[in-house]
Amino acid sequence: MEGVDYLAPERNKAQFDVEEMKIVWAGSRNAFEVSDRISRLVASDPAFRKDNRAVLGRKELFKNTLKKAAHAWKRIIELRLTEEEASKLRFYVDEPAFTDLHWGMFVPAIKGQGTEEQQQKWLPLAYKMQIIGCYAQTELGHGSNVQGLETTATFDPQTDEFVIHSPTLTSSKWWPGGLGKVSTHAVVYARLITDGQDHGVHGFIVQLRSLDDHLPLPGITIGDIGMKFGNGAYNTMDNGVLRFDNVRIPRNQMLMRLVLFRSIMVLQVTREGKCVRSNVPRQLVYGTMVYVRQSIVSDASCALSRAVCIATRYSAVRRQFGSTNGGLETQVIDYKTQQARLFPLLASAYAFRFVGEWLKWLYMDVTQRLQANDFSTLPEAHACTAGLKSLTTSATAVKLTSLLQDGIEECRKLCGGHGYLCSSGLPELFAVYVPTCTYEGDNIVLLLQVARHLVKTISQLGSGKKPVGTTAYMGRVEHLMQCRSDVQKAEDWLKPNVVLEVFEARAARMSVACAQTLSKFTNPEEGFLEHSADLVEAAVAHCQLIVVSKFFDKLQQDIPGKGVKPQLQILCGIYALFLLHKHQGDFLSTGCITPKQASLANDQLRSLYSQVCPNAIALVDAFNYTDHYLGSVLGRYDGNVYPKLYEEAWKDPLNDSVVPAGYHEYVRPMLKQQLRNARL
Ligand SMILES: Cc1cc2nc3c(=O)[nH]c(=O)nc-3n(C[C@H](O)[C@H](O)[C@H](O)COP(=O)(O)OP(=O)(O)OC[C@H]3O[C@@H](n4cnc5c(N)ncnc54)[C@H](O)[C@@H]3O)c2cc1C
Repeated sequence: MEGVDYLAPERNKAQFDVEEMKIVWAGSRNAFEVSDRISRLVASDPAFRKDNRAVLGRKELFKNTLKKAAHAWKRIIELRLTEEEASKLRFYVDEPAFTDLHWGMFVPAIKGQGTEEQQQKWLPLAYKMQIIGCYAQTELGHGSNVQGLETTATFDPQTDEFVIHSPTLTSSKWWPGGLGKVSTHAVVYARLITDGQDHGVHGFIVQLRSLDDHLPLPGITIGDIGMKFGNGAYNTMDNGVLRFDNVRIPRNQMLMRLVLFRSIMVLQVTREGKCVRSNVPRQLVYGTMVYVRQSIVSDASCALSRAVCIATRYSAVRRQFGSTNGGLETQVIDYKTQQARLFPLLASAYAFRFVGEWLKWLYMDVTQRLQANDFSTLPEAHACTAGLKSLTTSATAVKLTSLLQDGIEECRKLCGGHGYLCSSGLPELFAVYVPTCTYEGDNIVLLLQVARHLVKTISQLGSGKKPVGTTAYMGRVEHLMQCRSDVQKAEDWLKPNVVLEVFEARAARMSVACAQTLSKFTNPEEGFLEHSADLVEAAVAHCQLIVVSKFFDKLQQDIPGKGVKPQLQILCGIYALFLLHKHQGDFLSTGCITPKQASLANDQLRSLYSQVCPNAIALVDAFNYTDHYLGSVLGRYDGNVYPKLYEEAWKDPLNDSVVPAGYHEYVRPMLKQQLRNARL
């Protein structure tokens, strides 16, 4: 029945003010209002329909994406949306598209790495979308190892130009989003060669296609790399392949303010072809990285909260077993096993939201320090964002190691068989989200960078160098190496200082153990390679500590609204104690806690699950997602799942005819034992 709220009884159980929680989730009242207004705008516009994506063929799907992107741009101009509103609109359109790379990578690359003149020339064109750009770094042969890129940019002093060339098949650019069919320009990363000397990888603005007829410019071979994982999903994006055959660009199209962030040199090329060191400190490059990665962490909380919202609502609708005397069966949300799988994910969504919020602050802090020529916190900020990107995307998408959750997939399983239907929204969400673990730095490669930073921090402790930021706890390493938790009853695990100390002790002990092992090697690099699996575990422990401590920090703030803070305290407890329970091997083997204390933590965790259960629906309502954005029959706000699932099935193109195409050629001859005569 339309208009009936089947989840109303669940909503009525809430012990807190949902409207106030919506504001906490959004970050501020203003952020909530913008987000709410724009999400409704998108949901009410039929041009942004997305429920048919999974059944569209690639060409149709892609054309549809182009249409939506054009419509979105039209609305942004007509409504004179601010940058914040425009970016929200693209977010709620919820379809990977070339515009993501244009706004998310091309524009920031020019802003961050271009000189004043380059910015003045290119940014106005990009802001008006008179040119469309992408970010062409990865090649067929190299991704993670940026220093291994093969594309060359050779300076020709005669003509004052760079010659961009792809010398081998493996040097073909491969993967850049928006490149395959749409972008007119790219920031291309290539080895800078002057006077026969290789100066490492640098960025260049290269025009790829004619602005008149969209044909590739001479010397450029360009196309799409083909279908990717899942139906619909990331196939709306034209990830591309690109080869250069001696393509010439003016010297002033080398991005000369900063080099690529993972490169080490900062150079400018003069008219005479001389390479000079730029006066811009090379640490500045970390600033861009902090920016991009903090937005990925925010996206992780969005993707996870979306899956959790679907699984929670459906778990309250779904009933299995337990009926007595013909009464109602048990809601699956009431099963303790369902709670032990679902509620840690709910808590993780909130935890990632708050750590993402903190990362926004960190980016501002880094930017301000850079302006004051203070680079002291940059390496730590860089390691911290790399680790959090890895931790949050893995927990949301896939099991990185046996250590991390795989949130969206777990939510699919929490929805039983129906979760596997495209109409649940979960398969596509998973397929779209899963590459986040690879792009912007492979998650394992990033965790190894974090581990390197941790080992370095420990090795510098003796020299009196004070660890800063999220590694500050290492300054108390002597205490952390020998402290013992004094938990005696389950409720002791609710005390923030008790929880924080065991997380700090675990992280410190694992890092110190790694550092001690490495110090036994005459060649530390050899030791690093040999023990990289343990190093990754130490990095995970450190990153989990950051998330837990930022959740506690959030609770220190003034949070208005009836019952809001107590709910967040419950969620914070679930997040921390779930990790403690899951990784109890670490906590026990490092001697941070006793088996009895581990068991008490588990008792407390079970009690917290019971406390959060009546509030679960309201806690996912606080995400304030429209049904359009959720794109899930199982996660509908009104809980009217079964009639809608039934309706959806009939919309499948296979049900357009009662007798399927192919029946007469293939099925009937089989049934009639006439296959031998059939024309197959
Ligand atoms: C959907 C999608 C969109 C993308 N968009 C863009 C884009 O717009 N622009 C662009 O330039 N690129 C893009 N990429 C490419 C992406 O950035 C790279 O795929 C990524 O950096 C990983 O590099 P790789 O593919 O070389 O993986 P590899 O490095 O080859 O990884 C293969 C395996 O080796 C492991 N490994 C690698 N090095 C180490 C090491 N040192 N120690 C231990 N293990 C290691 C990895 O963990 C992984 O398991 C995109 C990729 C995807 C999937």
